[in-house]
Amino acid sequence: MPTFELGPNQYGKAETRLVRVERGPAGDRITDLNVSVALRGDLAASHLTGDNAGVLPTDTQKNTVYAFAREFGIDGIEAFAERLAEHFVASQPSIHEARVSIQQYPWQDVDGAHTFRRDGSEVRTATVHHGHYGTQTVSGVTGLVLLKTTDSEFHGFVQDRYTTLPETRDRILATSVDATWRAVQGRPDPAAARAALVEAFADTYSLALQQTLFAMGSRVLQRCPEVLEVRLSLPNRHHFLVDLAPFGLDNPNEVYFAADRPYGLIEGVVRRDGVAIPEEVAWTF
Ligand SMILES: O=c1[nH]c(=O)c2[nH]c(=O)[nH]c2[nH]1
Repeated sequence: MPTFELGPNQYGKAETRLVRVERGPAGDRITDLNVSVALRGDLAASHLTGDNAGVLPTDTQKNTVYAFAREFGIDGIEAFAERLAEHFVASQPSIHEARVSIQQYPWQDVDGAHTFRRDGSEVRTATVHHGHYGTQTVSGVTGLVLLKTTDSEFHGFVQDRYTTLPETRDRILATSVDATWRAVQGRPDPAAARAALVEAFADTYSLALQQTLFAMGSRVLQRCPEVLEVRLSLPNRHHFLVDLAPFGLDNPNEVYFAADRPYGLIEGVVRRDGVAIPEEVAWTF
C-alpha cells in the first residue's frame, strides 16, 4: 500500500479587489488595489484530516484587507502589504509565514474633483514576504509600455545559416517594462524609480535592448539610493518596416507592422557592485 506525505503548501485569499476613496474639499483621491494573501504554517491537519483548528478562513483574510483599509488607511502599497503580512503571522499561532502581493491600478484625476480616468496597462506592484527571515519587500511596475521612434540600432550580431534579420542603423524600439526593485533598508520612492526607468529608456542611444536594460536598471540604482537590485523583463515589441515596393512605393521608416508575437524577451538583473544582498525569499513548490 503506497503512502503519501503532504509537501509544501500555502493558502489564502487571492485577488481581493479594494477601492478606497479619500474624500476632501480639494478633490477626491482613489486607491484601486488587487490584494492577494498567501499563508504558510502548521496547516497539515486541515489537509490530512480536515481539522481546521489552525485555519484562518480566507474569507476572514479578505475582511481583514477591507477593515485595515478603513482602520489604518493605505499609505502606499508596500506599507499596507507589510501591515497585513505582519498581522497574519502575529495574530495566528498556526501561521508562520505570510506573503501579500498587491497590484495597484493607477487612476488619473480628470476634473480636480471626483472624476478619474484609467488609461494604459500600467500597474504598480508590491510583494511582501514575512516570516522567520524578517520582512522582505519587492516593489515594481508592470505593463509600462514605452516606444521610441529612433535612436535605436541593432547590428554586429552573429550570422549563421539561419540568419535573415537585416542589420539596422535606425529602428523603432518598443517594450512593455516589467520591473521590480528591492531595498533592504528604507523605502524607495516608487515614482522616482519609475521616472528613472522611463528617462533612461528615452535618453539611452540604444545598440541593443540589452544595453537599454542595463541603462534602465543603473538609472534606478542612481536615483534611488536605497535600492540594491533591479530586475527587468523587457519584451522586444518588434516593429517591422513594411515592404511597399510591390505597390511602387518607398518606405523611408514610415509604415511598420507592429508584431505581437513572437517577441524577443530580454531579461536581467542590475545590482549595486560589491554590496552583499540577502537572498530573496521565493515561495515555489
Ligand atoms: O535589441 C535586440 N536584441 C536582440 O538580442 C535581438 N535579436 C533580434 O532579433 N533583434 C534584437 N534586438
